[in-house]
This record gives sequence, structure tokens and C-alpha cells, in this order.
Amino acid sequence: MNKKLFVEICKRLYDRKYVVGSGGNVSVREGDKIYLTPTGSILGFLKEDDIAEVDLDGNVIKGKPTSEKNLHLMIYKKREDINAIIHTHSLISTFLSTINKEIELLTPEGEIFLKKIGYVDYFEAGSLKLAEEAAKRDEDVIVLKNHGVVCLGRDLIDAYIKVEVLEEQAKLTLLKLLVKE
Ligand SMILES: C[C@H](O)[C@@H](O)[C@@H](O)C(=O)COP(=O)(O)O
Ligand SMILES: [Zn+2]
Repeated sequence: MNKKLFVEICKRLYDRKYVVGSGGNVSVREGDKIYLTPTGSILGFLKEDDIAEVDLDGNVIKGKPTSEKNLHLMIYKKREDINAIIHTHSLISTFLSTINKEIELLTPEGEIFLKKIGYVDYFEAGSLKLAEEAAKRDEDVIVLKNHGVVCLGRDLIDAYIKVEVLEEQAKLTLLKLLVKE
């Protein structure tokens, strides 16, 4: 597992404000292990040795994994094509969910990289219900109402691109709403 890239991606998520404070979490599946950000960690300050590890059943091997561990695990169990999951609190994407506005795919980037967006109602952060409802979705990009987003990738870069493109499409959607009104 490329821990250097894992830490770099977490830093960029924090530096580019897709998360603030200790929000957000990231995971990578490789072989019979899943590597996850530790619960309560500030993604911008993560060090390689902080990365938690669990087996495919969620049994802890190292550290204290994210409180959203079940969400990551359930998605991996369902989607053998997915090897990286990024959960952020992307501001505009999340804001639009608070006013029940779906994010429109307004440019080729949106169509090409996101294809379709799934939506999950609000369920308590870290809850099994939130994990179950998110794992029911078939899309690679999921909006968690009043909470944030989850982007799934073949690898970490693929998931990261979806986080960035999703927030760009959300900004375009908001601008379109503001201009129209
Ligand atoms: C309230 C929590 O921060 C929630 O938003 C969770 O989903 C999150 O983003 C960070 O939780 P962890 O620090 O446990 O990964
Ligand atoms: Zn969250």
C-alpha cells in the first residue's frame, strides 16, 4: 500500500477544504487488508504510521479506525471493483443536500467522471443505518443528506478526482440556481 500517496491525498483534501477540523475519512483496500484514517484524526496532519488497519471482516489489526468503518467495509463487500473510498464534507455539495437540491452534471467533466449521483437520507454519523443505506446505492458518488459525500474509486486517485469534480458540479449547480433566481 502506497502510504505516501495516502497521506498526500488526505493532506490535499484538508488543504483544499473538502474537510475541516477532524472531519472526513479515507480508506484503501489492498489484498486482505483495509487501510483507514484513524477516528478523530485531522486529515491534514496525518502521518504514515497513523494509518489504521483492519481485515476484510473489520477486525482491527492496527490503530483506531474511523467511526465510519462499517460504511467503508459494507461498500467494499458489495463492490469488488472498488479499492478506495473517500468521505468528505464538501461544502457546496453538502449545502445543496440541506435544501434538497440535486447536483446537476452540467459539464463534460461531470458526465465523464461522475456519471450518476446517489442520494441517502440523513442518518446519524457513524451509525450502522447510515452504512447500510450508503452501501445500498449502486453509484460511485453518493451524497449523504446534511452530512457530506462518499466517492468510490478503482484506486485512490480515481476516488479523489470524483471528490473534486463533484464539488465543481455542485458549485455550478448553485451558480445556476442563483442566476435563475
Ligand atoms: C461527526 C463525524 O465527524 C462524522 O462527520 C464522520 O462521518 C466524519 O466525517 C469523521 O469521523 P472519523 O474521525 O471517525 O473518521
Ligand atoms: Zn462525516
